[in-house]
Parts: sequence; C-alpha cells; structure tokens
Amino acid sequence: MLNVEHIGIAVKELEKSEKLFSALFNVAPYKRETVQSEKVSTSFFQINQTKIELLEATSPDSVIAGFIEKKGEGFHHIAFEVEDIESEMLRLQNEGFTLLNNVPKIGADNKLVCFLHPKSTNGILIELCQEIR
Ligand SMILES: C[C@@H](C(=O)O)C(=O)SCCNC(=O)CCNC(=O)[C@H](O)C(C)(C)COP(=O)(O)OP(=O)(O)OC[C@H]1O[C@@H](n2cnc3c(N)ncnc32)[C@H](O)[C@@H]1OP(=O)(O)O
Ligand SMILES: [Co+2]
Repeated sequence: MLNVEHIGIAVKELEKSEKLFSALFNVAPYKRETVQSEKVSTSFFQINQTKIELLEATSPDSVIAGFIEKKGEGFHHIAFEVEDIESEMLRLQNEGFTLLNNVPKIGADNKLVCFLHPKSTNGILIELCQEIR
C-alpha cells in the first residue's frame, strides 16, 4: 500500500458541510462529483498533501444514509492508494480480509476502488484506490 489517498466523512447536507470545512481548512473544495453507482454526492478538499472527501447520500438506500441513521455524521472510511489494485485485492484476500467487491469498481476522481469489510479490519472501513491510467 502507498499513501493515504483520502479520508471519507459522511454528512447530511453537502452544502452546509462544505461551508463548515471550507472555514476549518481555509480552502474551498476543488470539485464536486456524484457517483451514481455508490449513491453518493462527493465534495473534495485538498489540504496540502491531505485529501478529504465529504459524502452525502443521493438516495435513502445509500450506505451513507444507513450509516448516518445508525451512527450519525462523521468519519466514514480511510482510502489507501495502491499501485495495482487487483494484485492488492488478491493479496489481502489471501491474508483473510473480506473484500466487499470482487471486481474493482469505478470510484470518484478517476479511480478504481475496492472496499474491505470493517468486520475484518478492526471496525475501520478501508478503501483501496488505484488511479485509472
Ligand atoms: C465514491 C467513492 C470514492 O471515494 O471513490 C466512495 O468513497 S463511496 C463511499 C460509500 N460506499 C461504500 O462505503 C461502499 C462499501 N460499504 C459497504 O458496502 C457498506 O457500507 C458496509 C460496510 C458493508 C456496511 O453496510 P451494511 O448494509 O452491512 O450496514 P450495517 O449498518 O448493517 O453495518 C454492518 C456492520 O458494519 C458496521 N459499519 C457500517 N459502516 C461502517 C463504517 N463506515 N465504518 C465502520 N463500521 C461500519 C456497522 O456498524 C455494523 O456493525 P455492527 O454489526 O457491529 O453494528
Ligand atoms: Co472514498
């Protein structure tokens, strides 16, 4: 695994949270992107080397809506950059981690992504992402 690619934060209202985090980081979001397959609207902040992804549900059956209902707004996942997502998925599966998708999915910001079940990772939802080259 390489660097932390981004940290995902679940929010109820994207616009309201964009204002809050803009004030906190003293920088505006650099882009918004809806990922229909994940039923999320995202907004990205770049703070020096750190990327933060705000996630709002686009539908009541989005995992973000379910998460907020159970746990409330807040930290949702940590994403790690990988060089080769398929070989990393295979390696982690062989180590006994539970992959939530067996084929890489298209994520935001031009990435192939795969999630690991938090039950297999000490309660932390982990996303792997590889830049689409
Ligand atoms: C756009 C893209 C990108 O960056 O490119 C994104 O990030 S999309 C980001 C949104 N998409 C995703 O997160 C996709 C992968 N996530 C999923 O498939 C889901 O969220 C699961 C992780 C499988 C959870 O869904 P499920 O329907 O099973 O919900 P559930 O409420 O029944 O949760 C089952 C157990 O997992 C725990 N759980 C649920 N979400 C969690 C989270 N974010 N972090 C840590 N634990 C979590 C619950 O508390 C529960 O534990 P207990 O049983 O102990 O109560
Ligand atoms: Co993410």
